Amino acid sequence: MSIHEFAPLRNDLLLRAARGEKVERPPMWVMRQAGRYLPEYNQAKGNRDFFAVCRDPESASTITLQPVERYAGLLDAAIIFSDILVIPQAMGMTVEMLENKGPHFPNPLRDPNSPEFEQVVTKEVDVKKELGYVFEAITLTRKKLEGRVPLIGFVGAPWTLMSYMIEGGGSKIFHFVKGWIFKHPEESKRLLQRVAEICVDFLVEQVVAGAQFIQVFDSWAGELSPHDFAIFSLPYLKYISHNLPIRLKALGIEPVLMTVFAKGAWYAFDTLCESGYQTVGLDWTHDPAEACKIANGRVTLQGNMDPNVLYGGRKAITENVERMLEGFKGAKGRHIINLGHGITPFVDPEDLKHFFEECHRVGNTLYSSKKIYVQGR
Ligand SMILES: Cc1c2[nH]c(c1CCC(=O)O)Cc1[nH]c(c(CCC(=O)O)c1C)Cc1[nH]c(c(CCC(=O)O)c1C)Cc1[nH]c(c(C)c1CCC(=O)O)C2
Repeated sequence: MSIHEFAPLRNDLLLRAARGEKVERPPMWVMRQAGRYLPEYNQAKGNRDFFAVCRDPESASTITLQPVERYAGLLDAAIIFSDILVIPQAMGMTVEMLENKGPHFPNPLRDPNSPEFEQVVTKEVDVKKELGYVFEAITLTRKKLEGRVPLIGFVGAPWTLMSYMIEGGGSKIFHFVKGWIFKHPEESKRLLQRVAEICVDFLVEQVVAGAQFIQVFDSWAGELSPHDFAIFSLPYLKYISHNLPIRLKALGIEPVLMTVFAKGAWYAFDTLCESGYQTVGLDWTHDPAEACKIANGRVTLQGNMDPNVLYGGRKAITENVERMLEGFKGAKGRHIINLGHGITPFVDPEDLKHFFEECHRVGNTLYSSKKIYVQGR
């Protein structure tokens, strides 16, 4: 519920599956579904800077809707077109998106005793002022969606954002951020806590603006050992899941359904089932049947086909869809179909369509047969 008047939701499969209610077939969406594999995305973006497009609510809403329109009747959710790195920007850091190279911070945080660090960690961040364009894009997208499917909002998890802020971009060895957590654990925690607070502020306003479901992306969780994940990631994921509903309640808004996607942190899966999120996202290194056993009905599972199967042709896609959905039977209807990570730029949009169609075909068959016991209310 938000303060805006929007058309009633006509497809609530995603929300029902996340709540563990009865569904006719598993809902689906894919991470990065609005992106470079779509020719219409490249056209809408043109040669503009990536973040300039994010800051333009009209363009961001158009791009968000592109996959919903192309795959009408197949996709069960939209995810707002934006980026996890808008939080470091709101904290005063410069972030550029280099063509075909990814994000780049010209002045990453390297020294916890520097005035630059102090400035970032103590800056008062008014999310309405700094990130108002995201909220405008969400409200505009909800209007344009006219209730076709729910709209997902998101943030980057504190650990993943801290990694970017310190590394200054993508990394293979995580030299600097690992240096921080082992040399400067207290300063690291101070930064993580500050980022977590801003994540909550940001998510509150996304829900007020009209986001109906939230995902927290901890894309670099798998870089941590189980021991370090428990110290430098989990407490901040829990801070978000604990505080967001409290803050929404204070505003008279119902709690929002939340997913945590901690890529690579399969070792923490059991713990994540108890971390206050209704849905846990799985990457493709999880065996679905095994994950169902561990989750044991505590949460809804989201995932998890290897996105690169989409490069393997139609036959491989069909086989993998069948195997994935067969594997998730043990979720008893508490499953949202997704890829195990974001879709990549060279995927043929028609192959993704085949993936969706096969998910419908297999999902409908499995859920209508007696093979799946769907939890109902
Ligand atoms: C780590 C991360 C980022 N951004 C995001 C994550 C978490 C998900 C994940 O682990 O993949 C999240 C994200 N980024 C984007 C979205 C939009 C919504 C959607 O999923 O469709 C979402 C949810 C758009 C984007 N974010 C980016 C693009 C491509 C940039 C372009 O168009 O030039 C898009 C469509 C750029 C981006 N943004 C980021 C990277 C590493 C890159 C470069 C890698 C790449 O090029 O794919 C940071």
